[in-house]
Amino acid sequence: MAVLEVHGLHQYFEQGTVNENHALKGIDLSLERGEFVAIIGGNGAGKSTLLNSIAGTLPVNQGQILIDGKDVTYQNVAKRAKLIARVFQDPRSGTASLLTIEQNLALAEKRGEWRNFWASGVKRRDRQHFQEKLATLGLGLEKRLGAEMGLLSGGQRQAVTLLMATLKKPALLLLDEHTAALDPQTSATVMALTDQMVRAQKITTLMITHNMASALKYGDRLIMLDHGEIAVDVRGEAKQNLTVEDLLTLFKERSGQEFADDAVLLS
Ligand SMILES: Nc1ncnc2c1ncn2[C@@H]1O[C@H](COP(=O)(O)OP(=O)(O)OP(=O)(O)O)[C@@H](O)[C@H]1O
Repeated sequence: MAVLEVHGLHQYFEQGTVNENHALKGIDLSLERGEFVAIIGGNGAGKSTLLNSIAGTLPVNQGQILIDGKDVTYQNVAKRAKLIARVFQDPRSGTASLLTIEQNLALAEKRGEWRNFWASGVKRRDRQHFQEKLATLGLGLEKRLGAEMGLLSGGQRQAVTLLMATLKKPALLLLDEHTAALDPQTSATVMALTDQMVRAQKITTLMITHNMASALKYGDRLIMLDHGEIAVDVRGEAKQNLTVEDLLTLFKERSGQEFADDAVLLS
């Protein structure tokens, strides 16, 4: 059974006005269990709109979204949080700055059932588990459990955010340009960590990226969005052997135009 199914998804902004924008034009998308999919596309292609629709932060105009076979189209964000974990571009948005690393991890472990956190606090057993998990990041953070999150660098924070997102395995992981705010070297480190975590736990993942190199290097499937439609969808061996030139040729064949977003091409 597919983990994520999107059927005929349309999204309009300012519908019925002169500024009407048909941002998603009947997207059909299905993700198998454990599939790691990179989504790329130029400015305004509809990447964020698609992710926001799946996460539930944007009400659906038309279409249907199913997660693990369950219709979540009209379910609110909080309800979906039991199934979906999301990592944003801004390293500050995934963690609580004034809490320590271990407190943040303890909160993540209770995703979807946070109510008893302050009553139970962080237990010794949890502490050891967190240390083991943090050690897998290779950043030495296992020795800094009591450090305030706000004191960490952007890359360290994003690595902890990823750990938090995957501590309790989500049905679906949404990565929203999660390395875009980091310097190139840190971004590469966090991307490699992402790949390691997603593969180790076989987490079904949808990753938006502006970086063509990352989209080619990571994931088992690559989807290119164009003006609210899926222009390219490659997987398996075809994806593994894909080059930038191949991708641009495919894009031109399918969309009838050259891909002209320099920010994507040069990244
Ligand atoms: N809240 C909104 N109100 C009006 N129009 C919007 C809104 N959000 C997005 N849009 C429009 O919808 C279209 C798709 O935008 P979206 O942000 O999904 O694209 P994107 O592929 O994520 O682009 P980028 O890479 O620039 O973030 C664009 O034309 C955008 O201007």
